[in-house]
Amino acid sequence: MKIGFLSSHGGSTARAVVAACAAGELDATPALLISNNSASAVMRWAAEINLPRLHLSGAAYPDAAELDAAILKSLRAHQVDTVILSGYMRELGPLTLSAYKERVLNVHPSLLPKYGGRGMYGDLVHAAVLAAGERVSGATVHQVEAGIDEGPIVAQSRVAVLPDDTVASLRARVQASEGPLMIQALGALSAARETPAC
Ligand SMILES: Nc1nc2c(c(=O)[nH]1)N[C@@H](CN(C=O)c1ccc(C(=O)N[C@@H](CCC(=O)O)C(=O)O)cc1)CN2
Ligand SMILES: NCC(=O)N[C@@H]1O[C@H](COP(=O)([O-])[O-])[C@@H](O)[C@H]1O
Repeated sequence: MKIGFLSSHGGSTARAVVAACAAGELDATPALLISNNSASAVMRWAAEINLPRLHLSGAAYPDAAELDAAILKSLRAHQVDTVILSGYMRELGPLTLSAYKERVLNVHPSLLPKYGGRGMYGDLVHAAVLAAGERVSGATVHQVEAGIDEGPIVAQSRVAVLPDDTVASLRARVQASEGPLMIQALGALSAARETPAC
């Protein structure tokens, strides 16, 4: 399994997956990072660990179809067979989605289908969960399809929402579950690929 990451900011899930690969917990090879933010923490981290990285964004590709084609070309050039969205804040296009059908996973910081969709990302999700008085929240790993957060759910983690929670404390509790959840999902995906269909 050769993994390509797309990430816009810190890349917390990408970091957890790379650490699991290094520790032998996951039989996979990190192959490429693509970010739409050249000055992001995730790009600096990739440079520190010598992970091939590319800045691909609307700045260089104002046409969405051209950006989609550039992302696909880069993933293929690095022999990526599995794509992970790790806090990627842009819509992934149809070319890449069809070329990597059922091989693109995203982690979202809520129990989808609740608190998902366009406009629902990062702290906006946690603020909505707190405003609604939810007692339980969590994270969802799902296959990525055209509609934002509409792809089939692969795995979910559940965390308590505490009476004195703030956006920051809830974010920390949910984010701590995201990396392990993605590693678990990748492990299952890898095992499924090795198991010959009867
Ligand atoms: N084709 C798909 N692309 C992406 C999906 C998906 O399910 N299908 N998931 C997102 C990740 N995500 C939720 O998990 C998400 C990301 C971004 C947004 C959003 O509303 N973004 C804003 C812009 C935010 C910014 O610029 O910082 C917007 O598009 O207006 C919602 C959900 C990744 N791609
Ligand atoms: N819809 C996608 C989304 O909201 N992803 C969320 O953004 C955070 C980004 O943090 P990071 O860049 O430090 O990992 C992640 O924790 C993830 O839950």
